[in-house]
Amino acid sequence: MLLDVKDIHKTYATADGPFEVLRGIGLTLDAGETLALTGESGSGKSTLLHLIGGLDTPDRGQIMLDGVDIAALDDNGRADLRRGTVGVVFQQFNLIPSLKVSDNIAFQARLAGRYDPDWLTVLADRMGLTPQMGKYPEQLSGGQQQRVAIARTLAPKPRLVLADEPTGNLDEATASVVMDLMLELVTVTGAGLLMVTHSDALAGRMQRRLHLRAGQVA
Ligand SMILES: Nc1ncnc2c1ncn2[C@@H]1O[C@H](COP(=O)(O)OP(=O)(O)OP(=O)(O)O)[C@@H](O)[C@H]1O
Repeated sequence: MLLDVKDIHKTYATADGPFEVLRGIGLTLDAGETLALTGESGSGKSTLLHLIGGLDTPDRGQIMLDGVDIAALDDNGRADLRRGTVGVVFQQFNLIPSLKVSDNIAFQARLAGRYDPDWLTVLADRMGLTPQMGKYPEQLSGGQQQRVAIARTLAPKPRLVLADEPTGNLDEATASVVMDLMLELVTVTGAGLLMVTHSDALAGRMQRRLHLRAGQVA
């Protein structure tokens, strides 16, 4: 099993006192599997994704990735995880304006020591970005920038791809194309995909669906 999440609890300190966002969440994901994470705004989806991506730590519970408990890793261990094993796609593209598209796509793979020019060529081709490789991010449309961001995430061939509304600000047709590519590339690399979405149509394209309600699996 690629990912095994057990009994995750997370409480935030707020002005009104402690607020328990996640109240005993569990989920599993195999390599090559796709899982949609749905739920109302505020139900804790992004919080859960952050914890699984090692961007924050749970108060209680276990997050096993390839048999390693990431909740027990120190900061360095979590940084290693973020560099190579787990790829995260956010709504904001966070492309580097001074780098060409090709170097943006290669950026994380180089950092992770997993730069593979042949794979980058395949990615660019499948994402329809080959003609854009020599351009800068500001010269691209929103949908093209989104595809660059996804290609960048997939470039190091992460074992697990976490995506938070990756197509949230794209029109339906572009979102569908981007989704096709992402699902195809995840299949090609054998990665697991966990994706937060508000869209029933997109959730329906994933193999399984997990619905959160007020910090618990509904
Ligand atoms: N750092 C924080 N400090 C305090 N409260 C927080 C913090 N981050 C999130 N929250 C609260 O935790 C709850 C869950 O937030 P989260 O972003 O995980 O929800 P979500 O399901 O992803 O929502 P959305 O669909 O709107 O993105 C919300 O009520 C939010 O206000």
